[in-house]
Amino acid sequence: TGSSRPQRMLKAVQKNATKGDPKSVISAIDYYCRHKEWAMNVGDEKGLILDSVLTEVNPSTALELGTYCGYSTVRIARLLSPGSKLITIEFNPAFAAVARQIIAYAGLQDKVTLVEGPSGDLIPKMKERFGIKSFDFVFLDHWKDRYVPDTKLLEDCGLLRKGTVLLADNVICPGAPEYLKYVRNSPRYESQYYKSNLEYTKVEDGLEKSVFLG
Ligand SMILES: O=C(NCCO)c1cc(-c2ccc(F)cc2)cc(O)c1O
Ligand SMILES: [Mg+2]
Repeated sequence: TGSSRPQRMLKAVQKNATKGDPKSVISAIDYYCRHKEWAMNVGDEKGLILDSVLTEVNPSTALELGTYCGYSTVRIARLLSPGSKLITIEFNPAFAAVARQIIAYAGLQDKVTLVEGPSGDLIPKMKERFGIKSFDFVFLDHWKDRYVPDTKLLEDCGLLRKGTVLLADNVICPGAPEYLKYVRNSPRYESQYYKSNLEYTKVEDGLEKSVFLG
């Protein structure tokens, strides 16, 4: 049978990017997805917002929910200070297999731990498996109906601390209405909406930044 969209994206990276150069990997994916074949990466427009929030937080430990092909994983890991770590969780093995190769092509494998499996099962194991005390930054970009249960799980597992920043993709498209209600109505979060567009399109989408108040 033929190749998959993630496999074609990986080929585009291997053909057009420079090994060990994260910026060229990001550009190669954005070019491919804008001009050849759309894919659900956070993209270049929302990616600039992700970069700015990340630079502001400068996390020592970061968590990504929803790796897909590793585009945002590379965007985040390239900006981490030496010694800082990113853990990224992906449920889909085919996505994870491509992501590992794209992260390695960017030369960022030493900063990233990709864990395959359901986030709901893996989050409670973070402390014991990876010696995580708490996360400084969490990027939510997985199944939109998992944003609320997994946020509650992170709270209950003591993985958030006063000041932890949550940044959620797709709060408008495909949408995460329950999540917006949850963080905007909770006294335990201070939230802010960053209006943007769905990756590689003119459709509205945005990122919601929520600071955990403890
Ligand atoms: O489902 C998503 N992510 C989790 C998958 O592992 C996702 C979907 C879309 C999207 C898809 C189809 C459409 F028509 C519009 C948006 C966009 C995204 O940024 C996403 O993260
Ligand atoms: Mg997304």
